[in-house]
Amino acid sequence: MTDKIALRARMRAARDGMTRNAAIWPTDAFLSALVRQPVVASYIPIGSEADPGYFAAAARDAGCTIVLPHVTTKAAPFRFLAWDAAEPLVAGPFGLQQPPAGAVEVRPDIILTPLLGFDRAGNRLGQGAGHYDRAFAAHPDAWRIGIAWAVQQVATLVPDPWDVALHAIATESDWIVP
Ligand SMILES: Nc1nc2c(c(=O)[nH]1)N(C=O)[C@@H](CNc1ccc(C(=O)N[C@@H](CCC(=O)O)C(=O)O)cc1)CN2
Ligand SMILES: Nc1ncnc2c1ncn2[C@@H]1O[C@H](COP(=O)(O)OP(=O)(O)OP(=O)(O)O)[C@@H](O)[C@H]1O
Repeated sequence: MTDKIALRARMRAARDGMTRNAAIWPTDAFLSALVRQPVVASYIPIGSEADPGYFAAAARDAGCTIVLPHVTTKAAPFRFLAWDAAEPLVAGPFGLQQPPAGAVEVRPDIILTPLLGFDRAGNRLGQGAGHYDRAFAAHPDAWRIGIAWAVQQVATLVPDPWDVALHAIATESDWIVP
């Protein structure tokens, strides 16, 4: 646990040091999946988080429904609510931008996931609230794609019993399929 806390601090510092202008582009594997019109869960980055915006834009162009996490508190699981481009997002906790609480809840087929850290086996370090762990447990059949800067890669993360591994990780320089 202490290890995870220390690693989170180290990974936040690594991420905050990302001053280089870099973009993360959707891969052919992702673009090919869009022809089936999946519901795609994205997120609005906070601070120096890697931006999944080009993935979300490609999904929207392909006619997919985009959903975003709607968080109420650190303790409660979040809901994926439809992101209606015509409706403004509203401010949530932790500086998040999210759909209004009354937006429609939709099950995602693909979950673009923000990461603090990852390894090449698909293990993931998140904010520590268990928010995505619980989302993955609730949507076990979804395609779990982590989005991160390459500097957030670590050699090995030891998974906890509740951790669900990622299917793929996209960085500015790599598409990792464990
Ligand atoms: N952009 C984004 N959206 C997201 C997440 C995320 O990590 N990033 N989440 C992921 O679960 C969920 C929100 N849950 C969160 C839980 C805890 C903290 C948190 O403790 N933030 C710290 C530090 C933020 C940082 O610099 O990384 C804080 O507020 O002090 C943030 C989000 C759903 N939406
Ligand atoms: N499926 C679940 N149901 C309920 N609680 C869970 C579940 N998965 C994880 N948790 C709880 O969430 C807490 C945080 O877990 P962990 O430290 O692994 O967070 P993380 O994976 O780094 O972050 P996150 O999932 O928020 O991105 C743990 O206390 C754990 O008990």
